[in-house]
Amino acid sequence: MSTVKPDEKLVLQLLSELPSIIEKSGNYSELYGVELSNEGDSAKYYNEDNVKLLLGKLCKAYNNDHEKISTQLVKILKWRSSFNPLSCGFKEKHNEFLEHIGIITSEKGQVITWNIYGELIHKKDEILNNPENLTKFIRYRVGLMERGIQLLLLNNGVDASGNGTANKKTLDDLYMIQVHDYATVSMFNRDPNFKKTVKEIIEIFQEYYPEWLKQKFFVNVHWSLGFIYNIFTKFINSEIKKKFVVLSDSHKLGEEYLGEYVPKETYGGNLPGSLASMKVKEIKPNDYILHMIFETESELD
Ligand code: HEM
Repeated sequence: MSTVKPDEKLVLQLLSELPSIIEKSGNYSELYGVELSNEGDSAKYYNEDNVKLLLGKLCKAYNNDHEKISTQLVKILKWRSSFNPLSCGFKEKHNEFLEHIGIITSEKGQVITWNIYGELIHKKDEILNNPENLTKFIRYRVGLMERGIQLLLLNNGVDASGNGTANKKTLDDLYMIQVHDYATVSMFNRDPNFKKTVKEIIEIFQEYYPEWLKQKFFVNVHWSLGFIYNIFTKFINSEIKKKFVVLSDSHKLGEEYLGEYVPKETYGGNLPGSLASMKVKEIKPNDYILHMIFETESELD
């Protein structure tokens, strides 16, 4: 989590430059389920406080570097326009098994996305060694990220439809935690397609989701698999790497780090019940997202 404070003047400057940034992106004005433009068809969903909040996040992410922020924002919008991540999160149906290993919890307002990747080993041939399913896997993973972000925004009073209780939101609350559970992984899948897939997801998160991650835990990592950590972190910048914690014993997650947010069972926290029982069952998309995925034409339809 960056300690950089967003420069308020820069936020206002970026706000006034948004029309030209949106134009450069090919006229795409949706960012994380928030409308950036107060003109055109979707203007009724525009809420300046929410837009300023996201611009502040970008200022933190890129050290208040004006040039970098505008270039990245154009890149992010272009990517969102072609990839359609809102559809991944709220429209597409994903493989049921993947839905079962991707869990979102939200205790005391702290959103955690859990990826029980150890279980994927049991679906090796179907998911990890099948190029067609790997593309679907990326869309599933991006969908989980989008749902986590929406829950985080809603938890903090950011209703992108413009009806939100703006007083609750603060930038420091808009961070998620991610957990990868690698229980039962004793040998890494060496399929080159799968490695490419992981690399692609890592790049997507690094490029298009800056400053959403508070910490990332890798638990149940057998000592013999430490080399994989080195392989995957080669592509990752040092600021993000500082947020990573590797634990061989999953109970340490609750005992030493996240006690108030995680279950006692398996993860050593203070909460009763299992992880599955804590799962947030449904994350409702806001009206603007519904409008974007069902009423506007997307490249995927
Ligand atoms: C069954 C074996 C494994 C599977 C299926 C798997 C899956 C994945 C996937 C899909 C990602 C993309 C990022 C994300 O989803 O959040 C990822 C990232 C990563 N994995 Fe694994 N992984 C495995 C084993 C391991 C092991 C044993 C380690 C050792 C600690 C490891 C460390 C990492 C790291 C450091 C990243 C980068 C995280 C990021 O950029 O957010 N993985 N893994």
